[in-house]
Amino acid sequence: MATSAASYAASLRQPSLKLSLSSKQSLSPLFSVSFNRKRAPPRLVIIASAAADGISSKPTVLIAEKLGQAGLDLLQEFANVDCAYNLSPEELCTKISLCDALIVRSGTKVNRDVFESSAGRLKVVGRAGVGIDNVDLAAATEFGCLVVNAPTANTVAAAEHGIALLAAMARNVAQADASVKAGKWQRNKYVGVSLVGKTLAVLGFGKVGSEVARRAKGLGMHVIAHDPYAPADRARAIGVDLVSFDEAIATADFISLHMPLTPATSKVLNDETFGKMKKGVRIINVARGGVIDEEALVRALDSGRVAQAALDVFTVEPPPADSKLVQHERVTVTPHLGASTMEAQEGVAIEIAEAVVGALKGELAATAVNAPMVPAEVLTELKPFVELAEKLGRLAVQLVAGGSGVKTVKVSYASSRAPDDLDTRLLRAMITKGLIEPISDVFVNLVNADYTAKQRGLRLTEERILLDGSPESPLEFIQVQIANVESKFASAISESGEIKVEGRVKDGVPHLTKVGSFEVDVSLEGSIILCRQVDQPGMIGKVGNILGSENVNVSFMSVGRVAPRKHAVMAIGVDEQPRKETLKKIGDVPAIEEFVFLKL
Ligand SMILES: NC(=O)c1ccc[n+]([C@@H]2O[C@H](COP(=O)([O-])OP(=O)(O)OC[C@H]3O[C@@H](n4cnc5c(N)ncnc54)[C@H](O)[C@@H]3O)[C@@H](O)[C@H]2O)c1
Ligand SMILES: O=C(O)[C@H](O)COP(=O)(O)O
Repeated sequence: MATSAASYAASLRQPSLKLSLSSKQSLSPLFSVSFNRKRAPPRLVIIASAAADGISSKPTVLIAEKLGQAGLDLLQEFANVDCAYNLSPEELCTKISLCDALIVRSGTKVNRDVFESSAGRLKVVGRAGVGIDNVDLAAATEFGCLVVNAPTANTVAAAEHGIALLAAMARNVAQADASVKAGKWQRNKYVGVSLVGKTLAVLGFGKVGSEVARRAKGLGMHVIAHDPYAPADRARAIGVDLVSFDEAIATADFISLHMPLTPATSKVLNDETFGKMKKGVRIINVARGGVIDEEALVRALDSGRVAQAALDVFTVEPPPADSKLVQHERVTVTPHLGASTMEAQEGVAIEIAEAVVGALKGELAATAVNAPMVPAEVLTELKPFVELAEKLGRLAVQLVAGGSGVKTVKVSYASSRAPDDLDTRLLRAMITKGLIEPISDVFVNLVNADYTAKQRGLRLTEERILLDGSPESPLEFIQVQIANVESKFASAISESGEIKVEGRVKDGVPHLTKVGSFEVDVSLEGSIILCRQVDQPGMIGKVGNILGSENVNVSFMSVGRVAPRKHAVMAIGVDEQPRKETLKKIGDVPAIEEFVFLKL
C-alpha cells in the first residue's frame, strides 16, 4: 500500500512540519565553496543544509536495501536514517520527496520517476556496490542529483564468487549435491573437467576481472583477457595476455564475464558470438545478466556449443521460476551473491556511508559517478575564482535587456599557466549557474550545469588568453561576453558589440575590473550600481550624498573613463538594496546618462 508523504513524514523522527519546511530549503542554492577552518581541504558545497527559517534540520537518508551495521552507525551520527526495505516503486516515489539521500543496492530501480517525485530534494543517490545500471544517471544529472557508488569494497568477494562458480561448475558440485540429497549416488554421471592447463578468457579486465585472473593463475590456468580500456602493463604484471574479443572467445575453454552492463556490452554473448566459441566452452557470469542474450545461451547449451554455465546474475532479477536457463541441468545458479560476504557488506556499507555523508556535508565525493572530480588542492586555489566566476555570470546576465535571449556566451581565462594546468570545469559550471539562476527557477550545480545549459540552448565557449609572467596564481582575470543581445546598460557593450564584464581576484576577494570598455574596480560583495555620466567634478559626491541620505551604505566606489571630461562609468558597491525612489534620484542627476542596479 502506498504511503502518503504526510504519513511518511510523521513516521520520521522529525516533526512533519519541520520536514515540509526544510524540504523547500533543500532546494536553495546548491553550489558554493566554503572552508571548514579546522580541516585543510576545502569543501565544495553541493547540498544546502541548515534551514534559513532558523530550524536546523538533519538531512534524511532513506536506506532502501539492507546495509551493514557499520555504515548505518556512521549515517545515524549525521542524519535521520529511515530503513525501508522492499518498497514498491510507488512507495519509493512517495517517500523520496522527503529525503535528501537514498542508498540502494542492485535491487532497487532508481529511475526518472524517482527523481521527478523528489521534486529537487534528493541530492545524493548512494549505490552500495559497483554497478550503477539500476540508476538512471541521465535523470540524476538532469535533476542535479549526485550519484556515488562503493566501487572497491566488494571486489574480492565478487572475484572469489567467480572462482567458486568456476570450480563448482567444473566439478558439478551443485548438481551432485542435489542428487545426493535426493537419495542418489551417481559417481559416473558427475565426472567433471580439470582447470589446470585450461585457457580462461576474462572479458572485462577491471577490478574484479584482474582479481579473478590472479586467482585463476594460481589454479594453473592459462589466462587471457579482453578489455579495450585496460592498460597492458597491468595485464603483464599479472602474467595475462590482452587479446581481441574474437581471439578471446575463440580460444577459451572457460569465459568469465566482468564488464559493466552498457549499450556496448548488452547481449555481447549472443547467437553469433556463441557460434565463434570452441565447442564445449564453459561460461561464468558474475557481472550483469544483460551482457548475455539468455535465450541464445539456452540454445547454445542445448546444441552443446556451451557445455556448462554458472550464473550469479540475470537479465531480470529474480528470474522467472520457470526460466529455461535457470532450470537447465547444466547451469549452476546463485541469487546475485557476488558481493554477499560479511566482510564485503561491512566494507561496502562504510564506503557508501562515508561517500553519502561527505556529499551531504558538501565534500566532493571521490566516488562520484556523474560529476567531475576536482582534487582538494585545486579547489583551494580556485576558491576565489569560483566565486568570481559565478558573480561575473550573474552581472553579465543582468545587463541583458529584457526580451534578448542569452544564447552565446564566451568565457576567456587569462593565465600564465600552461593550458592543461588549469581545470576550468568548476569555473564553467559556476559561470553557468550565475548566468541561469537570476533568470529562472532552476538550481544549477556542478552535476547539472552543462546539462542545464544545453537544455536552455545556451552555448558557452571557453578560450585561454596566455599571459607571460609568473604562474603563481592560476588566473589573472576572467572575461564573460554575451553576444547578440541588447543591453539595458549600453556602456556594458564592448567595441566588438558584446556585453562584456571582466573580473580579477585581489587579496582573495573577487573584483569587477571592466565593464564594456570602461576600467572600474569594485569588490564583488553586496550589490552594484553602474552609472555612465559626463566626466565632471563632484559626481562621486552627488551620488554618494543621495545614497547616504537614504541610509544606503557604500562599500566601494570607482570611476573609469575613456578620456578626461568625456564619459565615465562609475561602479558603486552598496550593502543594501536602494529603494526605487533612491535609484530614481540617481537617474535624475543631469550628468548621469544611464545607470543600472545589479544584485550579486
Ligand atoms: N555479482 C556481483 O555481486 C558483483 C559484485 C561486484 C561487481 N559486479 C559487477 O562486475 C562488473 C565489474 O566490476 P568491477 O568492479 O571490476 O568494475 P571495473 O569498472 O573495475 O571493471 C570493468 C572493466 O570492464 C571493462 N570494459 C568496459 N567495456 C568493455 C567491453 N565492451 N569489453 C570488455 N571490457 C569492457 C572496463 O574497461 C573495465 O576495465 C560490473 O558489472 C559490476 O557491476 C558484480
Ligand atoms: O555491482 C555490484 O556491486 C554487485 O552486483 C553487488 O550488487 P548488490 O549490492 O546488489 O549485492
